[in-house]
Parts: sequence; structure tokens; C-alpha cells
Amino acid sequence: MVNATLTIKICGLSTPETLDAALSGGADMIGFVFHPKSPRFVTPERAAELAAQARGKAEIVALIVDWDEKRAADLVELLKPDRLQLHGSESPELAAAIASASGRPVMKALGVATAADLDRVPRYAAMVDRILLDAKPPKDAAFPGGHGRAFDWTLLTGLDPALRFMLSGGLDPANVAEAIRVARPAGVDVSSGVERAPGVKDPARIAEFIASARKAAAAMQEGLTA
Ligand SMILES: O=C(O)c1ccccc1NCC(=O)[C@H](O)[C@H](O)COP(=O)(O)O
Repeated sequence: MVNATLTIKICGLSTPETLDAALSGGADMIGFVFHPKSPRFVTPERAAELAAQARGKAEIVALIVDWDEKRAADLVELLKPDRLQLHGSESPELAAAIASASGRPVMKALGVATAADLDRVPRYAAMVDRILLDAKPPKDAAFPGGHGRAFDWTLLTGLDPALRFMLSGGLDPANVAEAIRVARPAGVDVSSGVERAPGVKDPARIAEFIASARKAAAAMQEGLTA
């Protein structure tokens, strides 16, 4: 399911129509947000209904914020996601404990604003399956992700290529190609950039985002092999 050259994740889906746009566009991962303050919040029961549409076609990612192992394992029991995304201030040890208790690979999101924010990447990378490098939320934000803010992608150019990180934060159909060219991520993740209002996904923008990202990844690949 996960593309060898670029993993594309569409996050914060909450309707069958927009989920279909992500799947038919060829998304590798689709994300459900379980943070109650988010405009993209879905209940586990609603997510389980939507997940039936995606199972076997794309990885189902459950996004949780500062949950403990027990709560994460209970969600996994109900939803049977392929992966958990931790988007709070979970320590590397808690992230590893959640992976172990739930039996699911964990992607840990880390906020980036300056080069110093990357110092903790190796500690997390040693404990989880994937790292997602996202913009930091605004200081007064009610929820810690999905704010459509980009950060300076050039900060990532010195990262170990073996890290195979995912990139998010303010990506959209117009800038994703440039983000891929500059940061060379193994994957990209988008939410606000494919919406017409907070929490309201736009099927046409989802298709456009996936097409732009695939085209940019193919061009990079061609450049590397030419
Ligand atoms: O999207 C949310 O509402 C959300 C709420 C709480 C924690 C994380 C959240 N989203 C995280 C994501 O995976 C987003 O895709 C990522 O932050 C990028 O968002 P955006 O800049 O809006 O594309």
C-alpha cells in the first residue's frame, strides 16, 4: 500500500466522499483525527465505518494526542488501524510503549521551527517506526496540528537520508512540489491545504495535491537516475 518512492497521507478525513477522493487519487495513508478540539474530530465508531471503505486500499492512520498505552490499545481494538500517529508531547519512551501495547507501528510528529528542534529527532527515530516533521502550532492554538502553517524546509536538508521522514505543515497543491524538491521527504502529509474551510475537505484539491506530489516525486526520481 505504501508507495516505494513517496508516501502520501491525507489527514483529517471525515466523509465517504472525501475519503473516496483520497483513495481514488492514490493516497497511501488516510488519517482520522481523535482529538476532540479539532474541527476534523471523528468518533472511533464513525471512523470504524469510514475505515471499512479504505481497508486494504490505503493505510489507516489513527491520530491521537497525549493518550496513554491503555487508551491507545482500546482504540486499536475497536478501529483496527494500520498505524498510530502521536501528535502531542509524548516522550520517546511513551511512544515505544504505545507501539508495544497496541501492536501497531507508531509515527511520531515533531514540531519544527528552528534547527534546534531537530536535535531530538535521533532519540525519537530510535524508538518509533516513522517521524513526521510538522510545523509548530500557533502559541495560543486549541489543538496541536492541522493549522496550515509551513516552516523553513531548508532546515531539513542536512538530515540523515536514512531517516525517511514524512513532511507536513502548510502543504497544498501549489507548494508540495517545491517542498519535495527542497526537503526530499520520504512522504508528505496534508490537511488544511486540501480543505475549503477548517474540517471541510475538498475532493478536487485532494486529487490535485496527490497528482502534484506524484509528479514531483517522479521528476526527482528521474533526476536521480538520469
Ligand atoms: O488536523 C488536526 O485537526 C489535528 C488536530 C490535532 C493534532 C493534529 C492534527 N493534525 C495533524 C496532521 O496530521 C496534519 O496533517 C499536519 O499537522 C499538517 O496539517 P496542515 O498544515 O493543516 O496540512
